[in-house]
Amino acid sequence: MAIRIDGKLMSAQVLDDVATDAAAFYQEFGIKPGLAVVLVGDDPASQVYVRNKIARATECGINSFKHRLPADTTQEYLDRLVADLNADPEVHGILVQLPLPAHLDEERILTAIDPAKDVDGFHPVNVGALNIGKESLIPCTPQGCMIMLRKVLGDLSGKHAVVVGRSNIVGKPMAALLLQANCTVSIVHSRTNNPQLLTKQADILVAAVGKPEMIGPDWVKPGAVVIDVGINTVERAGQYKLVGDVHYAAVEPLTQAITPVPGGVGPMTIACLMKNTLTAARRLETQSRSGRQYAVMV
Ligand SMILES: Nc1nc2c(c(=O)[nH]1)N[C@@H](CN(C=O)c1ccc(C(=O)N[C@@H](CCC(=O)O)C(=O)O)cc1)CN2
Repeated sequence: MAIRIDGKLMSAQVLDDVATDAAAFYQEFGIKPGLAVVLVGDDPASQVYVRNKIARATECGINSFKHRLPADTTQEYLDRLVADLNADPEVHGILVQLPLPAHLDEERILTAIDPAKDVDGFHPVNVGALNIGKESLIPCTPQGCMIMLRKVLGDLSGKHAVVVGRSNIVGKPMAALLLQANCTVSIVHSRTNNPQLLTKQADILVAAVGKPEMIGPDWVKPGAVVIDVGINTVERAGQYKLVGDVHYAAVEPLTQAITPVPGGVGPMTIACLMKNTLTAARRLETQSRSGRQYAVMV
């Protein structure tokens, strides 16, 4: 019988550790870690995610600063807000909830965030650092997937990992992290010929395509560990429900372990955001303290 990888349970463990770290951080530096959350527009799913992020931050002892902006916010206003947050010493992490309304330039905003405060890990400096194995802030969803994989499999060395999807937010950083963990990595995407030929060889299969239940049993090697990143809303018999990119009922019996949707990768994304906020806060405060000591010396 397959192991159901419980994202709620695992995220609770990550959040417990973050709460302990946040208390130690407060003892050491005399301030709480601070997370600024920027939400532009009225997307209902984004509102839920932001509400959950702020609730988890509060539970962990992280200060949150919410900036809720109307859908017609101008690029100039958003640029100025990000510049102000970059300069604010109480803010250690900044996240701009995606997707942004179509008139706003997503790349420009993500690049405007100070890389040291980029708790989503989307800034090109952090993307580059991840790809060359240097210290960086690691995107939350792939980071959560790696925690889950290590819990189930331990050492990932030598495993054949196949990532379905090549987005900047999930597919590409996921592949980079699996490579760093010494997996043999393939990326399958919309232009891949006969994708099942590759996915059927995968010891680890990560589905991140955003297509409801696209991955059926004919895509999966028996005994594989399957991580489903997709969160898709579908209408069934007049009711809305969430499903992943994997057809859970059909694929689960084949697998060694599999994440459900909901209750799999999603909660880990938010837990890793809190973890990144602590990491950013510690780096920034340590740096500022050593800067102050240097100023006293000279
Ligand atoms: N700036 C960012 N924007 C977006 C990110 C991101 O990492 N940074 N990822 C997604 C949305 N997202 C976080 O922001 C996110 C999505 C889903 C969940 C989650 O816990 N889902 C639950 C189900 C929730 C529900 O009932 O609707 C689950 O899977 O169990 C957390 C975070 C896009 N934007």
